[in-house]
Amino acid sequence: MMFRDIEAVFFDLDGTLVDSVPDIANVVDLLLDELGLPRRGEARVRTWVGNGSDVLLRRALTDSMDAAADPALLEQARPRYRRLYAANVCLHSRLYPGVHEGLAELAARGLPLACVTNKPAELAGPLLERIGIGAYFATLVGGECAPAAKPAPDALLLAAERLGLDVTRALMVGDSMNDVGAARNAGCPVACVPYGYNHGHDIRDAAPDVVVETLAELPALIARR
Ligand SMILES: O=C(O)COP(=O)(O)O
Ligand SMILES: [Mg+2]
Repeated sequence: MMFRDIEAVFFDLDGTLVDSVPDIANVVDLLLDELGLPRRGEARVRTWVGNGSDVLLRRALTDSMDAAADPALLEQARPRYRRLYAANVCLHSRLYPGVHEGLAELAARGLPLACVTNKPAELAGPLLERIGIGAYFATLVGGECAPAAKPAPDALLLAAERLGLDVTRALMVGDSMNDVGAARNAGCPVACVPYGYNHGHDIRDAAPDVVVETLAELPALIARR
C-alpha cells in the first residue's frame, strides 16, 4: 500500500512516539498518595490512557473505566495532577524504536509534521522537548487546544488550519481507536502502530489503512511528490 498526495503528517504522542505510561503511572500514584487513595499501578493505568488527562483522572479516582467520579474530587485532583506531572514529565518515558529515524526522514523530505495529542499541551510540549524530538514538529495541538478531543476531528482540523493545508491531505499516525476515529471523522488516511495504548484491544480491529511495526517503516509508504 502507498499513501499519495500527502502534504503533512500528524502524529499522536502517547503510545505512538513515546512510551509515557511509566511516568503517567508514577504521577497517578503520587497523586493518589496525596489524596489518601490506593495506588493503581502501571498495568491498570496503561489501559486508561488515551482520552486526555481528565478522563484518566476519573478512571484513576474510581479505579474503573466508566464510573463517574465525584466532581469536587476531580476539580481538586486536576491541578495537583498537572503540577506533579510537570515536575516528573520525563523520568522513565522512552521513545519507541524507529521514531527518530522515521521523523528524521519525513522532515528531510520537507513534509511538515504536527503532534496532535489528547495530552494537555502544557505537558506534551515539555515531554517532546525533553525526549529530544520537539524540533521536528511545526505545531503541537494539545488536548485543550481544540473544542473536542479525538475521536472528534477538531484537533486534526486545527493542525491543518495552522499548517495552511486541506486536512484530507494529512496522514494521521496513531496507536488507538481514537486516532482512527479522528482521522475518519476528518477524512484523513490513517496509519497505526500496534505497540501503544488501545485499551487492551488489537488496533487492527479499528481498521486503519495500514499497521506498521515501527515508524521507521512509514516514510517508504508515503509517495514522494
Ligand atoms: O494523554 C492522553 O490521554 C493520550 O494522549 P495521545 O492522544 O497522545 O495518545
Ligand atoms: Mg496515543
